[in-house]
Order: sequence, then structure tokens, then C-alpha cells
Amino acid sequence: MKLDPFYLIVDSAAWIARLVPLGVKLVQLRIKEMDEAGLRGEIIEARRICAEHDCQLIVNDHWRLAIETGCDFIHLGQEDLAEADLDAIRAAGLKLGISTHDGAELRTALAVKPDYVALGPVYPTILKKMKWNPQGLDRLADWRKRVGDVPLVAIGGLNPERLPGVFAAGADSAAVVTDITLNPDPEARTREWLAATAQWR
Ligand SMILES: Cc1ncc(COP(=O)(O)OP(=O)(O)O)c(N)n1
Ligand SMILES: Cc1nc(C(=O)O)sc1CCOP(=O)(O)O
Ligand SMILES: [Mg+2]
Repeated sequence: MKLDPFYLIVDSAAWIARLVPLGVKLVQLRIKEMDEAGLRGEIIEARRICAEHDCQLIVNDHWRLAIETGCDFIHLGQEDLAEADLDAIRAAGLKLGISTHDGAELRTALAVKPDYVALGPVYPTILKKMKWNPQGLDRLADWRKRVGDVPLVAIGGLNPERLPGVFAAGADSAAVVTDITLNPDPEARTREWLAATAQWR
């Protein structure tokens, strides 16, 4: 499976409606605080928009709703993974991406045969407080060797200037939140990301 090199992460279907039509081909819906009915509506709308634009939607955390709404790809962190029903996820045919931050987490992730492994935070992130120091590019290169053929996603503090280093270290895809969503012109920044990742597409 090949992941698009530009992996956008946003927290609403409204963001997806705004940015996916520009040519984004891989997007994660990452909603943290919302009731179930609201989440269901957001996922259904995100799925509709992504289908219209031939964009792969990945649902963060909410694997039950992803199954219920007919989505085909989820992202789980280590705590999410510990509580998830992997048999149900696999039986529903969902692909699975997993976060990793250290060697033990990588072993846990590889044991469930994920469809990608994410390593972060490669650089400092302002999105959320994290207990891990920035991993750096050498660590990313080490992950490349350790994951074998499993696609590798880099996340945390990424921007277009940092992409050459991230791909040279062996990432298959670069995930981003705030460099786009906090940019004064998110549409223009999305176009910059599309252009900056074109050579790895
Ligand atoms: C591509 C990607 N990588 C890592 C994460 C983080 O997942 P997790 O550790 O479960 O933290 P939350 O995003 O759920 O706060 C991710 N979402 N996507
Ligand atoms: C959601 C998330 N997970 C991370 C991890 O390391 O697992 S870093 C991160 C935040 C990424 O946001 P930004 O591109 O704004 O730094
Ligand atoms: Mg999670």
C-alpha cells in the first residue's frame, strides 16, 4: 500500500470541505471532544466529501463509529490500541495506522501488522503536550530500518522546509496539523504542501 506523501490532519468535516478539494489525497479526521451523535455526523460528512474527491479518509480514535459508518481506515495510538477490538476492526476490513514513540511501542505496533506506523514528534509540536522529546531525523532513519516494508509516517512540527530531511530519512508520508490550520492562509499553505511533496508522490 502506498500512502500519499502529504497527510493532512484536521478536526472537522468543515476543514475537510475546505482543503480536500484543493487536491489533498490523504486526510485524518481527529476530533477530540464531541458527543457520539456529533461525531457520527462529522464522520459521515467527511466520508462523503472524501469519496467525492478520491481522498483517503482516516478516522482517528473512533473505531466503532468508523466501522458503523463504512469507513475503511483508522488511526490508533497505543492507549487506543490497548482498548480496541482488533478482531472486529480486521473483520470489518479496516486498515490500521498506529502511533509509536519508543522501541516498546514500535514492537507492540508491529505485532499487530499495521498498515502504517507513525513516529512522532519528529520536531517539537504545539498541538498537544507530549511526554516525549522530539525524536529527530536520526531516530526516523532508525525507524525506517526497523519497520521494513511497513509504510512510515512522520509527525510533529512539520512544515514544507523540513520535508526534504524527513523524506531523506525514509518517511513515506508527512503528517501535519498546525502548520496548515493555524496559518493565516490555510488554502495557500495547503497548495505549498502539495507542491513541496510532489516529488515524492
Ligand atoms: C498520523 C498520526 N500519528 C500520530 C497520531 C497520534 O495518535 P495518538 O497517540 O492516539 O494521539 P491522538 O491523536 O489521539 O491525540 C495521530 N493522531 N496521527
Ligand atoms: C497528533 C500528534 N501526534 C503526535 C505524535 O507524536 O504521536 S505529534 C501530533 C501533533 C502534530 O501536530 P503538528 O503538525 O501541529 O505539530
Ligand atoms: Mg488516539
